[in-house]
Amino acid sequence: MPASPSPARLAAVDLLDQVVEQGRPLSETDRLDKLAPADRAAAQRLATETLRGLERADRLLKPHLRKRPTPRVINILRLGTVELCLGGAAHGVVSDCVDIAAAGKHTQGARGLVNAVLRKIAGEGVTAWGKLRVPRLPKWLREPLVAAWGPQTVAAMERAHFEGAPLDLTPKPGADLSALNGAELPTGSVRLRQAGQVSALPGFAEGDWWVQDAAAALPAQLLGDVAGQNVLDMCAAPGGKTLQLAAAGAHVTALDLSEARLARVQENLERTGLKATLVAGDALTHQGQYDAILLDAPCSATGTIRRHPDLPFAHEGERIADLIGLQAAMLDHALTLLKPGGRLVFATCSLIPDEGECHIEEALAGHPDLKVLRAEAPWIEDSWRSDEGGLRLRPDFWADRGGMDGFYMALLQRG
Ligand SMILES: C[S@@+](CC[C@H](N)C(=O)[O-])C[C@H]1O[C@@H](n2cnc3c(N)ncnc32)[C@H](O)[C@@H]1O
Repeated sequence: MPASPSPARLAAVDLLDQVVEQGRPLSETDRLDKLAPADRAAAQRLATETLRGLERADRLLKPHLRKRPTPRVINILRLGTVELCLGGAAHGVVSDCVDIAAAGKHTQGARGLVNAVLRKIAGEGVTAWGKLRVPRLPKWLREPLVAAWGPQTVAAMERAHFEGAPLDLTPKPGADLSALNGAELPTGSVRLRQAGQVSALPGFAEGDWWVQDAAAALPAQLLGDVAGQNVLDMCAAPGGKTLQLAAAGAHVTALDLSEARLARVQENLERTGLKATLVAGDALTHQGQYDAILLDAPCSATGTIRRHPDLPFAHEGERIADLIGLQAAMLDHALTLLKPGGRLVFATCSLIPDEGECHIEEALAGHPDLKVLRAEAPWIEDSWRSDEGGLRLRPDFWADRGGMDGFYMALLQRG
C-alpha cells in the first residue's frame, strides 16, 4: 500500500491542475477549505511558488521527458522541481511526489517516471535553475506592457513578479505591532518577510491590523483628513480601504455588488472593532451625496501578479475591454455623487494605462469643472508622478525593500 502524501503537497497539485489546466484562478477554489490552517497556508505557498517558477521548471524538465506525460503528472513534476530548486529536502520532496502519483488511478503508472526525473533534477537541476532566465509574462499581457512601459521596465516588473511579495499589514491606529518584528515602511505599513499562517500572527485575533499591500494602502491616504466626513467606498469588498477610512474617523458607506464579498467586510469590521454602513448594490445606480469618494474599481488586477501568479494562466485578458468600459462608467457616475468641492480618489490595481492614466485624461476632457489635485505626502517619490497628475506605482519600485503591488491612483476634485 502506498504511503499517504502530505495533504499540503497533494492540495497544491490539485490547485495547479485547476489553474493551469482549467484556467480557474486560485481565489475561486474551495479545495483548501477542509485543510488545517497550517496545511492550507503551505498548499497555497507551494502552488504559488510553482506557478512563479513554472517556466523554469518546464525548461529543466523538458530534456528528461521523451514523451509528454499527462497534465496531472506534469504538474506533480513541476511542483517537485520547483520545491527542490528552492532548497526543499530531496528525500522528502521526491518520495512525497511519488506518493501523489501512486495515489491517483490515472497516475499510478507514472510513479517510476516521477521518481527517476525528480532524482535527476535533485542532482543536476538545482544548479541549472539559477542560470535560467527570469520567467516572462504571457504574450497577451507582455505585448501591451512593453508598448506602454518599454522592454527594460517590463523585465524589471518580471523580476519583481518572480521575487514574490512579502506580507504587508496596515496597523489600526494606536496598535503596538512590535511583537511581529516587521519593518515599518515610510507609508506606515508594516512588512513581514516570512509570515506563514496569517491568523496565527500576534494581534490578528485582537484586530490590531489587517493584511493590505503597502501600495493598496495609499489610495485611502490620498483622501487626506476624512474625520467626521461622509465617505463612500464605492467598491469596498473585502474592505481594506473601508477599514482605513473608518479608522481615520470617517462615516463610511461601504458599497459592493457582491453580498458574499460584503460578508468579508463585515468579518473584518467585527475583528477590528471598526464601524461602517454596508450596502449591497450597484455602483452604477447608487444614489447619495458625499464629501469624499473612494473608487477602487474592478480591474484586470495585473498589478498583483507578485501575490497572484495564477492570474496570467487563469485568463488571457478577454475581460479587460469590458472592465475598462465599466471603470469609465463608474467614474462618471461617482462624479455625480460628489458634493461641490468634494474629493474623489480613483484607483485600480492594474499595470495597464487604459485602466488608469487614460481614464483621468478622458474624465478631465469630459468634465470642465474637474481637476486633478497634486497628491502631497512625505513618502511620495517623484518617480511615482505621472503626466496627468496621478501616481503610477509599479511592482519594480522599492526593489531593495521587497517591492510593492502595481497600482494607479489619482486625487480629483469637483469645482
Ligand atoms: C478591486 S475590488 C475592491 C477592493 C477593496 N476596495 C479593498 O480595498 O478591499 C473591486 C470590487 O468591486 C466590486 N464590484 C464589481 N462591480 C461592481 C458594481 N457594479 N458595483 C459595486 N461593486 C462592484 C467587486 O465585487 C469587488 O469587490
